[in-house]
Amino acid sequence: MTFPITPLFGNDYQTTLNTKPFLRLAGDIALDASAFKNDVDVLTAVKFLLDGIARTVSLVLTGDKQFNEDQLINLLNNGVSSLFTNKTVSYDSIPSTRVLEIPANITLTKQITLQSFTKIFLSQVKTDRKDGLYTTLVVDDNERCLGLVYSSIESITQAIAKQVGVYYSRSRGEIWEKGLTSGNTQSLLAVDIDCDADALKFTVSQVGTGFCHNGTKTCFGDLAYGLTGLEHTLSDRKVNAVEGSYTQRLFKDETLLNAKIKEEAEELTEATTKDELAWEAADLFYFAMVRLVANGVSLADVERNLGMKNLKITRRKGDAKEKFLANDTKTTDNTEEPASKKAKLERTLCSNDKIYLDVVQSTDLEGVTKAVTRPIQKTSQIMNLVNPIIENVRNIGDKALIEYTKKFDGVDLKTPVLEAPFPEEYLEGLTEEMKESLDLSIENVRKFHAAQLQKKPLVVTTQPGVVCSRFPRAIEKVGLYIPGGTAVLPSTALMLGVPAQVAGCKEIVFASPPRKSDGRVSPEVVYVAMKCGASKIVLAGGAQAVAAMAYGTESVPKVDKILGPGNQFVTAAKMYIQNDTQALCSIDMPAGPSEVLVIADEDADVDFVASDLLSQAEHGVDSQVILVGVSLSSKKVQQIQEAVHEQALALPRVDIVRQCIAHSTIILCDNYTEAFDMSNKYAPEHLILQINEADRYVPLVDNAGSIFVGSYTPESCGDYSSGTNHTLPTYGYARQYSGANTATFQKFITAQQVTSEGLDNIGKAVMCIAKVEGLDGHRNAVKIRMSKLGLISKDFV
Ligand SMILES: NC(=O)c1ccc[n+]([C@@H]2O[C@H](COP(=O)([O-])OP(=O)(O)OC[C@H]3O[C@@H](n4cnc5c(N)ncnc54)[C@H](O)[C@@H]3O)[C@@H](O)[C@H]2O)c1
Ligand SMILES: N[C@H](CO)Cc1c[nH]c[nH+]1
Ligand SMILES: [Zn+2]
Repeated sequence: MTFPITPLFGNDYQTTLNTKPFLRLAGDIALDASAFKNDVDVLTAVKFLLDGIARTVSLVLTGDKQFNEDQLINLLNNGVSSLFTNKTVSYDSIPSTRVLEIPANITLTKQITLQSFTKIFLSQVKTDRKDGLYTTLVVDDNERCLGLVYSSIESITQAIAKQVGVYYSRSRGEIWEKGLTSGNTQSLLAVDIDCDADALKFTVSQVGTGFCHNGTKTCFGDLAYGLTGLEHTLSDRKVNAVEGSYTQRLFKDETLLNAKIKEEAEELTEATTKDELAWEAADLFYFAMVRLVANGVSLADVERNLGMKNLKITRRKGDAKEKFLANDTKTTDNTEEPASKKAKLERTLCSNDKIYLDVVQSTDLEGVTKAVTRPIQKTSQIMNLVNPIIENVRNIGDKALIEYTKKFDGVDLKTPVLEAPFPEEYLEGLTEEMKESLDLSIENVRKFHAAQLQKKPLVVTTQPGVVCSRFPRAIEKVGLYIPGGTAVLPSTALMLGVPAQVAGCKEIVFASPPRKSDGRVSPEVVYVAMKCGASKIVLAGGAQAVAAMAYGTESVPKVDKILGPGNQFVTAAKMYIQNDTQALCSIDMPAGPSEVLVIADEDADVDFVASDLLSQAEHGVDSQVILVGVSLSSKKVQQIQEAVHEQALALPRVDIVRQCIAHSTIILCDNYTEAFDMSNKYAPEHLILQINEADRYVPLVDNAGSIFVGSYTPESCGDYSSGTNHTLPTYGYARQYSGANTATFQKFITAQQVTSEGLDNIGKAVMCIAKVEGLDGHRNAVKIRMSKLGLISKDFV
């Protein structure tokens, strides 16, 4: 606050404001204590002025009437920023920083006029610009930067006089009143001078579409970000909310809104990791903001209130109310599972709006490029999270594994490994029907993967006397990751365990995050582990499970290859360890969030198409589903959209689906060739063909993890029971990777046998190439033999 330009108000402050409204511009106002009857009247004035008129109110204690220290403390606790005195005073309990002495050269006066105020104000500023203008930053009432302009003495004088945004246009060389032609006017709330008095800040309330001449809210684009962005969106939704949308429901249903605020507050108290805390706080802010907007309270009001609280010099003890303390004891009780936090993590912030896919024409290249871009993973950020986890597991083994399982999965384990033979009690709850279903799936997967085994070595005679062969050997020890975050996936256990067994791996280790309720993995996963001959189940998930299997710990054996899909932490850890030569461990492929591309024509059944899109959309918020339509009528597209919406609403994981569909698209093509070109470029994990004579089109597929041919082949069959493997490359890696298969669990060794005849056939070629490479040792190994055999002379060069 700059004291000399602080207008002094008496108890006639309301009249003064009405007759001299310019005083609001000061932002800082001083009250003359001697003009008030008592401290209660001062308090009334402070509250009035702080309600949108002044940013700070100070109290001048120069007259006869003084207040005692307790009264002053009360005033300082309730919005008075400073006490001004004309002599040095000190108080026992008031910090000296809040008591300021009025400089001797300052004469306080109530007779301030617009002209004198502006004059005093302008006498403060200076400029070193050649054109004599003042650089002026324009901000809104949340202090969000709207843009940069220039002011002249005259424009500032006019702005203060009219209380609107008036600036100086350098391009037109004239004074410019913001919004006179566009209608995007500004009311001026405050003018500040910066620390070295050569730049101004205009705080304004912006009317209309925004500040920038390009139609955006600011000269740096729209205010779509953060709390201010949210406030703008919600204020807009309050007026224009889509009928039946979630936001509209919240505005209308106060009971629902209040319940959500309490729910989010509780979840924030349960969050532990940085990501969870940010997520839950964002949820809470969202619902709190809906309540504010619904009641006409702005962020600026909240910030003013925060400012007031910051001025308090005596604080309340801050104890919590009894009922909340009692609640807290209940929710931290480990026996009670907090509201499914993982599922919550994936819940959309705001809507119950229509679930529908964007539609683009294949000719809209920009639209198509956007449509086929997978939701981005911030690799560097994830690596930053994952690296210390890997290092800790590597350095302190089981102890770190146990700690991370407690931290991320909420389970306190004594030992991180369950050893075979697995106790029967771990199968508790497994129904006969489930066993039969798993048995059927295991048998089909076994049949298909056993058929892939190479029965005899591959033997080829490349030249007479030169026999080359190749034969497989199982990778000795494999670590199979079974995801268990948002869904328990026994199907993944069998998709990995069965081929490992078929290939003949000597040690099969499973890893899966334990469930919170009893610290075990599901009986279905234990059953599959038994059927596949797994030796151990590591009760851990995420990067820590991958690190334990890659480097080994006291109880987890080090494996040679880690396979299996997982979330971004699992995938990042797999990428890390495969690049660490000290781990000496390979991985199968980057198998990330599930995705599907469906090609459908006008004859496709809309319900089938919608169900296939949704079956992958429900996997995770980072999944992606694409429909490529071949000559689809707009009626058909509409029917598909309706079916997606209807079916999605009936799914328990609708919140996940909603977020996945938000980055999923329908691409409309004119013919089949174009559709298959599109699909080959995308290289989907799953490709579903719901077109006439679908099997005839399979030869057109160059890139895909797995293909589902014809309208009665839902992808779910391949996910569980038909026999093909569901661990497949995502993110477009189908261009260069195959899905898991028997060979994924093997490596291939080649052998050769060369006779004297063979040496005669290829020896000279070997020597010739070795010579050009400058590798005489290589050349010599052939030369010695050939000359002993008399195939070349001793002095052969
Ligand atoms: N491509 C395929 O073949 C295929 C097959 C099946 C599943 N999937 C995909 O696998 C994924 C499974 O993911 P999921 O999350 O359900 O299970 P998950 O088992 O992969 O991950 C859960 C683990 O992540 C770790 N974790 C969670 N939050 C963390 C944090 N903030 N910091 C560090 N670690 C953290 C925890 O250790 C937890 O145990 C899905 O994206 C699904 O689509 C892909
Ligand atoms: N579709 C997943 C592979 O992307 C596998 C899966 C497991 N359970 C259900 N689906
Ligand atoms: Zn699936």
